[in-house]
Amino acid sequence: MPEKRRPRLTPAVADVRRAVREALPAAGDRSPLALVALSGGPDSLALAAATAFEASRAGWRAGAVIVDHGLQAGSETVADDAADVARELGLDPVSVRRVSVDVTGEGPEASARAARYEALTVAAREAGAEIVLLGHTLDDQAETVLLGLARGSGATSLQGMAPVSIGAGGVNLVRPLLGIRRATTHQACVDADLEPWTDPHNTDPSYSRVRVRERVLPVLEAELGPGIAEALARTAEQAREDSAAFQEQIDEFIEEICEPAEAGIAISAAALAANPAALRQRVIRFVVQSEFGVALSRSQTLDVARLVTDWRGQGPIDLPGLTAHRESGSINFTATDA
Ligand SMILES: Nc1ncnc2c1ncn2[C@@H]1O[C@H](COP(=O)(O)OP(=O)(O)OP(=O)(O)O)[C@@H](O)[C@H]1O
Repeated sequence: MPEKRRPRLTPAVADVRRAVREALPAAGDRSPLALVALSGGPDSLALAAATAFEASRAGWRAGAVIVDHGLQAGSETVADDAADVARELGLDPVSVRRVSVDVTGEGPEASARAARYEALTVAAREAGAEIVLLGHTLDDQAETVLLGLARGSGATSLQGMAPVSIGAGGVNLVRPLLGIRRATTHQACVDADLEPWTDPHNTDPSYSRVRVRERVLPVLEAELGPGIAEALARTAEQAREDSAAFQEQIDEFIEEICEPAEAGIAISAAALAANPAALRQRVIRFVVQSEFGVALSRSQTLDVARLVTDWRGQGPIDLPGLTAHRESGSINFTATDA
């Protein structure tokens, strides 16, 4: 039986523990299972230590899952070492998932991420875990917002990462550390005598995220004053709140203006025309996403919106897996294989 570690209660350790405590919903008398997604790096290691401490107090059982992407020399040892530390922290069950990453057109980073989330949600389902805890910090959030801004990808990417999202199979992906600076997780590891693994990718300037972290954010801080990372993270939170309120209105509006049509759905063109462009576009995107599982690009959305705002008798618009066409006062979306 491995000996359990007992860290000193320093301010950094207390901050990380508080964040975990606030993120764990009341368990009642069910004793549900939470799994920490552990890379062995400082953020998820601090998270693992805090979760090991807080889970039982909140009535949760806590385990860990480590994904070995097999992409770097020695990744097997890194994963096994992280699993050993997780067991020493008292986490149980602890499993290592070895995955093979098929690099797709989106590049190695995105392919590794997709394989990782797949492995994490499968591990959670197999273990009967309700939630997977991820170690993204406030700094990760600030970088995500800046990267989204630079891509020009609009309000959705300004929201950054959600504190809670639903992964495949209904597993809750929870990010308790979005309000915690990376310096705090690093300090919490030092205070707890934990030696995190240093991912060489985290300093490789060929990654745009690393350049934002090491070159862009420091310049912004120097020129605009400290607190930039916090401001960016606050922007994300604000955008998320605004979007949730807007979405409630959209849901009600969609109930009123949509009706089932053959092999698809129809939206009243007059109702869309009577509303502002932003609402119109969001309804179109949302209906197509929820009905057909297709995420329309901005230009595809604008093409469809022109069936409302610039109607000149044009023909159907081909979209991935569906078509949009105007027919007797409605915009009809029809599955192409129907
Ligand atoms: N190989 C992995 N196995 C399990 N979970 C992982 C793995 N890699 C990343 N994660 C999870 O995703 C989170 C974000 O990972 P990412 O690599 O983007 O950030 P990071 O800031 O380097 O985190 P860390 O310091 O924990 O490595 C991690 O904190 C962890 O919870």
